[in-house]
Amino acid sequence: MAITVVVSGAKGRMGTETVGAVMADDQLQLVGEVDHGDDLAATLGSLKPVAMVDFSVPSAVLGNIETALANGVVPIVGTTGLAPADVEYVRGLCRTHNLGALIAPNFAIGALLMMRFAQEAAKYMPDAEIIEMHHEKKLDAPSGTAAKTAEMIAIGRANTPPTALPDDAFEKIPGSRGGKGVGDVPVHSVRLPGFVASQMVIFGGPGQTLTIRHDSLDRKSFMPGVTLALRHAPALAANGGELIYGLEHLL
Ligand SMILES: NC(=O)C1=CN([C@@H]2O[C@H](COP(=O)(O)OP(=O)(O)OC[C@H]3O[C@@H](n4cnc5c(N)ncnc54)[C@H](O)[C@@H]3O)[C@@H](O)[C@H]2O)C=CC1
Ligand SMILES: O=C(O)C1=N[C@H](C(=O)O)C[C@H](O)C1
Repeated sequence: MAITVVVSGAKGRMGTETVGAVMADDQLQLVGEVDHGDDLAATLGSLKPVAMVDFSVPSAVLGNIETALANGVVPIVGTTGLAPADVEYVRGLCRTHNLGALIAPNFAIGALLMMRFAQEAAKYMPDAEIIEMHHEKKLDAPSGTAAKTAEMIAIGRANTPPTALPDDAFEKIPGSRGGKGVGDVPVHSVRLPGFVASQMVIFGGPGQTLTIRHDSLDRKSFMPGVTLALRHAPALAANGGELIYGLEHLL
C-alpha cells in the first residue's frame, strides 16, 4: 500500500517540486497540499496521512511540526532556520508523542557526501572555513547545511584544535570574518541571483589548501532524498519516538 503524504509549503519552490516528485513515485500517494493560510491541523486530522513533508518558512516550521506530531503524522522536515535548541525541543516532542521524525537540512546526496568528507578532512586539517552561496530569496543565514557542516567539522576536529588567530587580529568591517555558531567554524553567506545552493568548505594547512565543494544546480537534486525519506516514514512512525537529524542516518 502506498505511503500517504501531505505537502506543507506546497506552493513554494521546494513544495512544488516535492508535489511532482511524490506524484511520480508509485510507493507514495499525495493526499493533500497546504500552504500559508490553510488549516494544517484540520487537513492532517481529516486526511490522516502517514507523513507530512514540510518546506515552509523558518517562522512556521516549529508550529507545523507540533501540529503533525499532535495528529499522529510523521514530520519530514526540510525547512531550515531551526536553532540547535529547536532541534532538541523537537527531539523531546517526538518522545512525548512516541513518534519519530526527520529533520534534514539538505536532501541532496552530493551535499551529504560533502558534509561527510568535511568531517573526515577536519581530523587531519582542523583549520576550516565555510562559504555558502544561495539564491537571493533565501530567508535564513547561515544555511541549514552550513550550520550542520560546522557541527560535523567540530566533531571531526575534536582531538585536533584549530590554529589560534593572532590576539590583535581585528575586523575593519564588522562581519568580515564571517559568523560563528556551533563548532566555532567561520561561515560566510553569499546571497545572489543565479545560485540555487552551493557550498565550499576550505581547509588550510602549511603550504596547502583543500576545497570540498557541492553545487545544487536545480531543485531536482533534492528530490531523490525527499522521496527516500518519505519511504522511511512508516519505520519512523514505529521507531519509539526518535528524532533523526540528517538524512545520512537513513542512507
Ligand atoms: N532540506 C533541503 O534539502 C532544502 C531545504 N530548503 C528549505 O526549505 C524551505 C522552503 O524553501 P523554498 O521552497 O525555497 O521557499 P519558498 O519561499 O519558495 O516556499 C515556502 C512556502 O511556504 C509557504 N508557507 C508560509 N507559511 C506557511 C505555513 N505556516 N504553513 C505552510 N506553508 C507556509 C509559503 O507561502 C511558500 O509557498 C526553506 O527553509 C529552505 O531553506 C530548500 C531547499 C532544499
Ligand atoms: O533555501 C535553500 O534554497 C536551501 N536551503 C537548505 C539550507 O539552508 O541548507 C538546503 C539547500 O542549501 C537549499
